[in-house]
Amino acid sequence: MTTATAEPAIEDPFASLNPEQRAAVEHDIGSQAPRPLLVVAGAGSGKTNTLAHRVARLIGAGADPQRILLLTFSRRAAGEMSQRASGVLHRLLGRGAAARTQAPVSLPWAGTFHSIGARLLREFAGRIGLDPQFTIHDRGDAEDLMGMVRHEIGLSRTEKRFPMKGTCLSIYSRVVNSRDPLDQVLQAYFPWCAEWEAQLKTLFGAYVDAKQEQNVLDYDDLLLFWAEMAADPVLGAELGSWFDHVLVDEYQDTNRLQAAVITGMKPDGRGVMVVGDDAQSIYGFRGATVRNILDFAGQFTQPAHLITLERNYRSTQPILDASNAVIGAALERHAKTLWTDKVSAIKPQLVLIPDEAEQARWVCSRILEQREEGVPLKSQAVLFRAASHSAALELELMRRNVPFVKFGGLKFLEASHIKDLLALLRFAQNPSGRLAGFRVLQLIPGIGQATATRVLDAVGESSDVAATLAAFPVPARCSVEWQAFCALYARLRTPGLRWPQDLELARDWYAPHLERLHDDFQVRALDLDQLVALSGGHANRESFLAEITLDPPEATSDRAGPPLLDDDYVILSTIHSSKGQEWKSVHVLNVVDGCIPSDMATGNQDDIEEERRLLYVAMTRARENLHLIVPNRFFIKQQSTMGDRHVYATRSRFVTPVMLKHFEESAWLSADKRELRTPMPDSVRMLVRDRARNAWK
Ligand SMILES: Nc1ncnc2c1ncn2[C@@H]1O[C@H](COP(=O)(O)OP(=O)(O)OP(=O)(O)O)[C@@H](O)[C@H]1O
Repeated sequence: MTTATAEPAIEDPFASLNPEQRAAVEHDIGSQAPRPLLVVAGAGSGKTNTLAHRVARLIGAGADPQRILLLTFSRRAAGEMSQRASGVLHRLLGRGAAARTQAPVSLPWAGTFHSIGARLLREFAGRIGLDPQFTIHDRGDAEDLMGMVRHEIGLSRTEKRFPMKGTCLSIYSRVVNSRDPLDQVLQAYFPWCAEWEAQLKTLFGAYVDAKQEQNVLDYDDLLLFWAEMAADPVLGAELGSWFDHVLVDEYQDTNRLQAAVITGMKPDGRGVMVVGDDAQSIYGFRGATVRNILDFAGQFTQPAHLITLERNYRSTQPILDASNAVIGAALERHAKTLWTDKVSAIKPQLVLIPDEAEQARWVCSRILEQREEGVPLKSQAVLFRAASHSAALELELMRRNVPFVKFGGLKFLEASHIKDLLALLRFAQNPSGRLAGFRVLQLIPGIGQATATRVLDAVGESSDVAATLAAFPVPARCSVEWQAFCALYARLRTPGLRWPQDLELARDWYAPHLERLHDDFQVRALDLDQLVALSGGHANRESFLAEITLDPPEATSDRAGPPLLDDDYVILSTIHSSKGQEWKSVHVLNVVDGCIPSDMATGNQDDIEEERRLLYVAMTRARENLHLIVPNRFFIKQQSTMGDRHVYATRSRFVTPVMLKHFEESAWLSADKRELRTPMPDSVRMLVRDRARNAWK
């Protein structure tokens, strides 16, 4: 490394790291065969920061960025990691002041497991019998295809109701990702479906056939095929030889298949580093297993080195005390106790409030008060267990004109107009994809399921799809629309079309349909604009379709659009989507039994433990102020015959009486009038508890 004389003095970007972080960053630097490394660390202990420094250190020591595989949980995390590593690297190279203006280091192999898997599969497609033009089904598409197959093989007409398509896909996915046999998965997680084991096997076989015929892969296939390649002695070794370093963030949320990908590519663990926190493992419901962390040390042909980070840099000591108490009651975990030197006299608040409407008003008022005290809206977040829990608060924020952005709610790709447009592009990309074709064809007025099926059958047998479509005898009443569609389709299939022209053509064709189908077409048109804006970042249609399916934008514009015009807005987020982030002030809604733990998740002990970790994740997002809100009356949406109703709620079981000393409790009868705040005498507390219990008798 050389420094020109005119450049500022080299600053040591690693000076701020603590000894354990530094040990992780320096681990086997300069060695030809770096041993596998596991960094286990508590919330806010700088895992992600350490990983970014490690990447910079490796590159600074001569590693080729093209040969670094960096696997993160989301695309956003991959981008942030590249940014952070660049900053460190520029400082390392003595360009401290200019670091912010320097282009980030390009890490071409930084991304999610799924997106990297998709890229590798396209590279290797020819050798593993895949057509490289494959399209990727998101969860919704996969569910629909499962539904179609379920219907085709007669399972939708069974006398006793066969599991719904969504359940079938969940079972299938769990089997694939956990690598456990079907009967075990059924017994453990779907006991009410166990009687259908034989039929499910048939269904899953037919589903796999359908995917193959239509040249589509679902999310699980991206991992499954990658793991299969990695397990092959020849392909696995070849894949492994592409990368000198394999770094994985958030390892606690990986599943067995993902672990198999790593061990297949790097059986001796050379150059492998993973970071994670077993206490933050919150994706068990998707088949992630905390065993990956617990078993990491013995997974390779040489033992892994372990470094533990316990110093927390994020939260004040009272917030940590409360969080440690909550996670301390967990049944099984890596023993570690977080500490910090951030003293504070402010304990986390436990706020009792009459109902959800008051909760919304109260939170909104506190957010505004804090803003008056100088805390920008962006430094404040409201977290909740399920996306629907923020409905009352969203209304209140709108009423008071407080801008917000919501993460983890209705996903962009779930909106029907986005699905329509993407289906059109997918059908142009891969005419064998029946699901996309089925959706698009029915956009044309006069074409229903029967005609669409016949068209797709004809397409399936044709070598010139555009010509087949043009010649297809559709009912006379739709011939004008049909011709317009065929002309569009032919253009979309024309070689040499310059992306994103395809998307613009598709949008123009779709515009009148959007207007015909939706009253709020103007709002929805904004989403389509957003889609066009996103398209610019991609080289071609294929990469756009793959990426958008794998890592969709978080929110639709009717929610996220207007607030984004403001430069300050509150963050509303599900706890799952808050992973890896931090805010100065955090409000957690509905800290009551039935929400945390969710009443959907009280089936078995593992589920309950995962809910406990969720609360821990939520609490450890806060830097200075943490509020857990406990509404006394809570509205639940029932699937049962009782219908939706209000219930009396009790404080979440994860905040036990012995933990109350870590909180400051307060009760509010009304959100707005400060004088109505009461310090809550014990007698009242007893009353409230009794009432809550009686409601369940
Ligand atoms: N050595 C350090 N000195 C000062 N601040 C640090 C240090 N290491 C990390 N931090 C800060 O601590 C905070 C948490 O870091 P980071 O996000 O990397 O933690 P994490 O372990 O990935 O957290 P979590 O798992 O809870 O999401 C960040 O604000 C980061 O800048």
